[in-house]
Amino acid sequence: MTAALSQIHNVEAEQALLGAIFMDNASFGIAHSIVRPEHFYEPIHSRIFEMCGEMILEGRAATPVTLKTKLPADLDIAGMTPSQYMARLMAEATPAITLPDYARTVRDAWAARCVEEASRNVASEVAAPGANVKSAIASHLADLDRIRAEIDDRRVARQPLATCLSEVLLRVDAIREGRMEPGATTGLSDLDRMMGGLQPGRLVIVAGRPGMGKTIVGANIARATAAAGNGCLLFSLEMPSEEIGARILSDQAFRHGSPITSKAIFEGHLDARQMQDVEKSASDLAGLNLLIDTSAGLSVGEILARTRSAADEMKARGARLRVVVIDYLKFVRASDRYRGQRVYEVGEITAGLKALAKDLGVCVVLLAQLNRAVEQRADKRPELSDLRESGDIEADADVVLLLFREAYYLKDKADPDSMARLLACENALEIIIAKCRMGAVGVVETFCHPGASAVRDRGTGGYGR
Ligand SMILES: Nc1ncnc2c1ncn2[C@@H]1O[C@H](COP(=O)(O)OP(=O)(O)OP(=O)(O)O)[C@@H](O)[C@H]1O
Repeated sequence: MTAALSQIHNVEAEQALLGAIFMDNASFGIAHSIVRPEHFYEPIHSRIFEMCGEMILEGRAATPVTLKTKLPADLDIAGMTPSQYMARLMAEATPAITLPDYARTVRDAWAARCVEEASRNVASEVAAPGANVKSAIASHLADLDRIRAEIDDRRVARQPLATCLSEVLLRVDAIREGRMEPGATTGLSDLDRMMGGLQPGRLVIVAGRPGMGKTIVGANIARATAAAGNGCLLFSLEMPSEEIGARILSDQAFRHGSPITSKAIFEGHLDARQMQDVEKSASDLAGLNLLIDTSAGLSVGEILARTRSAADEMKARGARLRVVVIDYLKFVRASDRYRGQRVYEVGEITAGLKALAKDLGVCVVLLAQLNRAVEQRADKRPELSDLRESGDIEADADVVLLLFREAYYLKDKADPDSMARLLACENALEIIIAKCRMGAVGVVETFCHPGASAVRDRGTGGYGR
């Protein structure tokens, strides 16, 4: 991105930043974590910053004296030789304590120039005859998002072990004193205990065969975590809002012995008592910080932009976005980079969502479909290797949950043994924790009523009721 015509710049901040680096070469690392050579408006400043980096990396001092031989002696910089110009920068330098501010000023001016250029480009693109306005907007949003990502301060990745450990202890204190939650709840206490809840920065995959209950589990997590006070954003990329809304309502209204199906709600087949229950559930849900986005075919960049805006919207209301549920992987649009090469496309999507989780400090719950391999085995319980399309899903995920309902394979069988078995297990849903970076692998047995879209701890339901 270049911005040759732009007048947005702050040459004084560029000079002050370089002067501060000359004064104290040790501060270069801080400057470098914020600003890059191409962020400078003046080409000579960009070159001086680059040379400082090269010298310091070689373990040599970067000063006007050591750098002057690297620039043509007859170069004219505002009427001065390179040597005179750099000496002036150093003489007028201010304390290193203000260096991060100068660095951010330089970088933000660069970002403003980029925004200006991108906006100019999109304006002329949409004005052209036959323009594809929708695609121009999408690519403009992606451009803006890339610029925004650049101006997020890159975290210092290298630190002494002692600093790292003191951060761990601060976290322990905060959790013990109730100032920090260890992870947002999934609504299922056994699952929370085993995987430590929905931790910020994590990518959690919920995978299963078609119709196994991925949407049921995803919508349950969204409702339950929001009910516990966590901000949640649910991307329903496949299902329209009336349908996902009906599922969340039937889940909220669920009572053992008198479930109301999401189908009955969707089709309006409710008696007076059910209508009362549904209205009460709707009013209970109304105050939750749960946003539902039903746009189709979103890219990772668009999901990122919408998640940021949802986080800002919640922040303005005094809430914090903690969980993002995406239903489901197949409907996330990949870039054109690997067009048609699904393995790479999936890798790009899962890596992008993992980065989103880390950057925004949220837990991303991504629903995904399992391939048919599981159907060929005698034991139909899924395994990690059944994850469709790519090993990258497994590699990028912090947690992989695989869904298994035995009833799924029994419902079409007519022999007495299968029918008896179906009766015994019709509400059993196994959540197999197949991978868990910071917790235990194993199986969590839950109660599931697919018609009412409800999942509960097994202890609060019991099978077959
Ligand atoms: N009224 C109902 N009574 C009984 N079962 C129902 C009812 N409504 C839905 N179901 C069952 O619930 C399951 C739907 O679950 P869900 O939509 O969560 O599956 P999924 O894994 O997300 O599927 P897909 O991959 O096809 O989107 C299906 O097996 C369906 O048969």
